[in-house]
Amino acid sequence: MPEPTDLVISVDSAVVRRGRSLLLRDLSFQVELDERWVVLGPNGAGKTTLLNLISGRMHPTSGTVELLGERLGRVDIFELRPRIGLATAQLAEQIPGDETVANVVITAAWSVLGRWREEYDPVDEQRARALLGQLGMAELADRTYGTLSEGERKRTQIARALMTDPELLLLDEPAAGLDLGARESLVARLSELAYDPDAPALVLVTHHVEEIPPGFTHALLLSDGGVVAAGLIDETLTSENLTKTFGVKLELTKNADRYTARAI
Ligand SMILES: Nc1ncnc2c1ncn2[C@@H]1O[C@H](COP(=O)(O)OP(=O)(O)OP(=O)(O)O)[C@@H](O)[C@H]1O
Repeated sequence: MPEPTDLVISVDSAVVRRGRSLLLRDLSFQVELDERWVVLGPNGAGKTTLLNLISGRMHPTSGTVELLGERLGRVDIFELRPRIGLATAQLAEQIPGDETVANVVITAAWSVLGRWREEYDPVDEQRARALLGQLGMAELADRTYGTLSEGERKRTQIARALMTDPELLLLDEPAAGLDLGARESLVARLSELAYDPDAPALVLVTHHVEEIPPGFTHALLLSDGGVVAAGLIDETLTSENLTKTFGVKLELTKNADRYTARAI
């Protein structure tokens, strides 16, 4: 068993029920500080529900969720949220198009969108620009968000999610909707993050094994609200487990730390 201090996420026997639907059934999932997890599963498997739980945006119907050592239900969620970086399409929709890229990142420090009347420290400005630089966005920091390409927007969202120096970073389908070049560029940036020992624990939800950045250490395969397999990526991400997860006979190939899958 890991030391309790190493556990960033500890979900124990979580059930999420909405009316007659069971969104998650008896799900247990633990993430340690230095781990990088990919979550895969078909549409409706419960991936978004799990992200809602582990970002503190939803409570389980039964079971427990501990985030960064704090038990959901016993902690002030507004104190916990800045410690968890989150990038989802739903949050991205709320970003004002006329806001500058630098401000989109800086405003994360206040967990607000739009700059309004807050005063920012020059240190915040420097940090936002440094994060944008790490994501290859330095030149675009003064452009308005609305003028960015989809790939550039995704990188801005990730810089924003990193602004509060979170201990945990959750990414929901960061490569969705990107063209091949933009996807590859994003995967490369996420791979750098995965290998960075100072980066937060990472949980990345995706539909495609091709989008798994090298450096990811663990995989969680979900189907119908339950865990099909979970653990070290090399042991978990197999043709057999993918076949069980997606209900289609699949063959997984790994080449130069990247994955592809096809039906057979
Ligand atoms: N409020 C709700 N009431 C009833 N059912 C719900 C509710 N919210 C979600 N569901 C159902 O729960 C299941 C899991 O949804 P969830 O969004 O977590 O899946 P997902 O794995 O993220 O899917 P996708 O890959 O399509 O985004 C789906 O079948 C969904 O229709």
